[in-house]
Amino acid sequence: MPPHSPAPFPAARLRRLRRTSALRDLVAENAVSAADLIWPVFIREGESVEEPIGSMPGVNRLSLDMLMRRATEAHEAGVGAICLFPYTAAELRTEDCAEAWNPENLTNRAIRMLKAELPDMAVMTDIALDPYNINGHDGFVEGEEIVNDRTVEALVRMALAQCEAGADILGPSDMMDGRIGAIRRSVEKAGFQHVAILSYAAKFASAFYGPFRDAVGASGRLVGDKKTYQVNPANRLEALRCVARDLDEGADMVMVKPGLPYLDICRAVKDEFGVPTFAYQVSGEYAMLAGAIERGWLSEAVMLESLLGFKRAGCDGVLTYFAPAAAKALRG
Ligand SMILES: NCC(=O)CCC(=O)O
Repeated sequence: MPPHSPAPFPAARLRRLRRTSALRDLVAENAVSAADLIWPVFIREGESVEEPIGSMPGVNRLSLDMLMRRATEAHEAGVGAICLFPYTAAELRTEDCAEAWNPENLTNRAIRMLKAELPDMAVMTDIALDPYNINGHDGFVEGEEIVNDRTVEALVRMALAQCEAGADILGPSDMMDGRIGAIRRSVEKAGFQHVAILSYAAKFASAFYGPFRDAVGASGRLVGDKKTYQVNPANRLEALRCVARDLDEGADMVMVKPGLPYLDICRAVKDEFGVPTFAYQVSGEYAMLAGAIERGWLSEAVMLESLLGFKRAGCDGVLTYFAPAAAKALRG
């Protein structure tokens, strides 16, 4: 709907409704709430460990006991969902990526602990082979190629192990073709009809993922780049085709990733499909804002302002490393 054009001055004075905070709140078109946020968390082995990540000020790799403590605090502050990313030990990164579907891997143990102790918090997982792959790719590598169909079979095994552990939301982030359909069929057949899929549908081949690769220990390992499977940042229509395809194959929700440089895609997805739409405010976006806040170059207000931008662009929710801090700021 186009905005109504205002009457000529002085009949219309747009500042009237900006005069007090009560008036401004009354006519606010969008709002961020803690319940809109999914908190991505890096987990690692050990006890009582909170290991800082240099390129992400304020973000730590957490051992599972610390994960429980921090997740409980975040949940108490109103964050409704958490998404797990493992830092896998070097000896468990192999060419066959078998650790990815080990029922006892770090992620699956974390899911069980979270669901036992914080049953009301939704637990989301990541489905891709990169944390377990010797070469940092999301799929199996044969010669120069990241092979599709054999990778999809492995992703299905990974998804089933996560369902067994109690995951609420599966997050296929690999960008292989046909993975949503394959995962949906297998998960249904195995009796996990209730498990939702939040597809990383429009995932762009972005340089904004740099700090994440430090966080999961993949930076030095990645051989080449991910341009043969992630979307070219130049392409809007291709991103919409990816979303349409994933919805047809059984995704319940879709994601645009990265977030801030791709708000046009968020808006297009919401307008075109009207489905639950999420954006991932990725590690590089976080690093820019958190780094500038840390140095005093920007005020902390940019955190909520950036999240509000996603809501204005049509997103229902946001994956953000700011989730616990934002939830606390929203409480005032
Ligand atoms: N599959 C998860 C990611 O690639 C995360 C990106 C980021 O935060 O940079």
